[in-house]
Amino acid sequence: MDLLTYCKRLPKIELHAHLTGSLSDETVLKLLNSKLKCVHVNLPKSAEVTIRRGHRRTLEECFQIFGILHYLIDNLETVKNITRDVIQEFASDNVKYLELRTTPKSVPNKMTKKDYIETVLEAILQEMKTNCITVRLLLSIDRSRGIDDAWNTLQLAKEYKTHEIYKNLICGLDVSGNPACGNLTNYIPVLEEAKKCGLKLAIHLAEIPNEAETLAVLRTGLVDRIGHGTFIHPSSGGSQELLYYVQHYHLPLELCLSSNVKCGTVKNIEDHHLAHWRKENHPVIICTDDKGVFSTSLSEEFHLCAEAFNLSQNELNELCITAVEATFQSQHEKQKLAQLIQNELKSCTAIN
Ligand SMILES: CNc1ncnc2c1ncn2[C@@H]1O[C@H](COP(=O)(O)O)[C@@H](O)[C@H]1O
Repeated sequence: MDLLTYCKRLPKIELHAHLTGSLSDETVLKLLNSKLKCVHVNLPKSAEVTIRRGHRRTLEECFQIFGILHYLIDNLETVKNITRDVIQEFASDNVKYLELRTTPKSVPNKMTKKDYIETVLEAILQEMKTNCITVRLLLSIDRSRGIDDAWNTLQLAKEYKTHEIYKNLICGLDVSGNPACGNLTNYIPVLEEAKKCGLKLAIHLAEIPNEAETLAVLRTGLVDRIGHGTFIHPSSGGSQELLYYVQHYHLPLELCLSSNVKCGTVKNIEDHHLAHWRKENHPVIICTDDKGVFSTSLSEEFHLCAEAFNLSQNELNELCITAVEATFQSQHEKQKLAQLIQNELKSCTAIN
């Protein structure tokens, strides 16, 4: 069996996937076509949304693309369809457990943030019935939207965490958005409150160099998982002090190789900070970030990683197993998931 086929067969866990950034070209084309049917639509440079494979763009350009995609997702029917498409695509890529994240959005006269969240949750429930996948949701705080919006997102997360129908689905908060905007230290009170309410925290840290901010957030001890963490390790532009906190709190890193290389925050796959963390024997999880925007899949990310760092099949299996512990689930759920992953890995290795 060739390496890519093996990576496809692996029972995978995806812990860092932004809903809007995960839309496949097919889904974006469907959205464009339905927009074009409407009269008086002033479409943004639509062709730029469907992305040529391998294309690199800066982080700023990525955020422009999210703006265009958000413009296309302006009603509940679309929210439902894109969520269903994305889950189905992860399931066909043999992802067994998926933590999706999304920023609650409203469109005047069309949807409130609550409508948006409920529609995403409904789609998750539906897709879990028909696919062999467990899906959980993190609500995203967008650091470019300001502190009031963050409090509002926390309020919504609290509400849906204890909701009669959806209570097991929302497991935490993500903090993301353009890393050049705002200062995460202003969000610490929101994060403290979130933890008090039992919400887990996955936070984008050091996606671009920012030692003061990263240190201030790490020192709070509130973080459960780090997104990217590109400029944390001393060998990739971070510092000993940052490394100390990440190791001290044993914080798993969600690593997104294509995303970092395509955005130019990491030069080449071979230079990715994954290598430094592996040397430290520190938990890392391979993730896609925005599989649509970066034209990738979780299998392809495993493959890239295996080729660049010369990983054996055993080491790839190990990556799947490590991810279980980093999921935002109860110990009991983690045990069940670990069992499932182990069983699937056995049959995967047997075929080989
Ligand atoms: C490339 N690296 C990244 N760094 C930081 N935030 C990112 C991101 N990729 C995506 N997002 C965040 O996710 C939103 C899109 O999904 P949702 O509309 O929430 O589903 C973006 O607007 C941004 O806030």
